Amino acid sequence: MSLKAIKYENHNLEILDQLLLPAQSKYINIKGVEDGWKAINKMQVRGAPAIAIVGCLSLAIEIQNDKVESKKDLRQDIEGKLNYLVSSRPTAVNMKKAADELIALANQLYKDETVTIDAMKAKFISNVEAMLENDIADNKAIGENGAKEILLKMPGDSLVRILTHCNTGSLATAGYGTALGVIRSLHAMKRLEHVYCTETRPYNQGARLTAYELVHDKIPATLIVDSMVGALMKQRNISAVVVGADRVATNGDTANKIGTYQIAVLAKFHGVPFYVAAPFTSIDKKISSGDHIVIEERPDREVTHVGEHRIAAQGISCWNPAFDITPASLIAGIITEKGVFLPQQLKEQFN
Ligand SMILES: CSC[C@H]1O[C@H](OP(=O)(O)O)[C@H](O)[C@@H]1O
Repeated sequence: MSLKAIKYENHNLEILDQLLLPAQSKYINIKGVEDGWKAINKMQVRGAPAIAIVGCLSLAIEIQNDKVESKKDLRQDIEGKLNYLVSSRPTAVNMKKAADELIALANQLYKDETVTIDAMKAKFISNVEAMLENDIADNKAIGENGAKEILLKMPGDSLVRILTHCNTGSLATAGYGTALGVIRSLHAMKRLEHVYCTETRPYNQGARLTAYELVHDKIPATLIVDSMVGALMKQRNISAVVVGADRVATNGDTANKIGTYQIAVLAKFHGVPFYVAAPFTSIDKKISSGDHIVIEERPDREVTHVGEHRIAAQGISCWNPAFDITPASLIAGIITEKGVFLPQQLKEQFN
């Protein structure tokens, strides 16, 4: 059975509480927008696509049970609550893009006099529910496109060794994953020799989530500490690095989990191709470079503690940016559901 970060059936939404993994696998009920906002902000659910899907589904549930009388009130409710959900975490673009598209849909349905309030509700909810299957389809295509791209550069039927960072699998999406989707596809093609995943301090997405997914799928993998990336590239003949993205600018600059930038610099030094795997829902056509991406800063406690255990001296100050920006110049290709693009080719996809 594949891992599911999100369970949605008959207008009932549950998420796997990722703060408890891998020790405890517990689903919690999301009853509406406030629950959704809190679960995203606390990182009980995380990952750019998963954030957007859970946020929008949390609103769909409310609308399903809404007693609102007029289309005007419904439209207003939709816009206000989507904008509130966008405030849960600032860096990933997916929630913002989904909100903009759904607000445009609500405006269009509101203005169409042939659409009743019940029809408006039903249309809105079905568009949100479609996000689940659309994301899985995107990820399967990303996996296929990315695996083929990496194998293009490999002689004969040789096997590949991949390094990945953070968690970009079924626990960051509706299923299969982006960078981890590429790894799953390479494994399915029997061309994957080994995966190395970084622990990804301080939230430990790699140690707690990616390792969990790789063990679950019986994919040969080794967990490394973030500071081992340079030594790994020097000693282990890494074929490629594949990471996810939270927001890609049209010039290819990419915001991703903190630590991605230094991995890209090391990859350039060691001649290892560095790929970003992301659906078009993670590409922000409104920004021209990474300079315009807001980087979320998270609480000190995520650095000073592991769970309830304090590991840093009381009184030390911390800096805890959750993301960094990898410049397009360090990226060999951006792997999407529509194909693999050089960073400089991305902009023309939006003309
Ligand atoms: C498939 S998006 C995964 C992306 O999201 C992660 O960030 P967070 O765990 O803080 O939501 C990380 O940047 C991953 O690359």
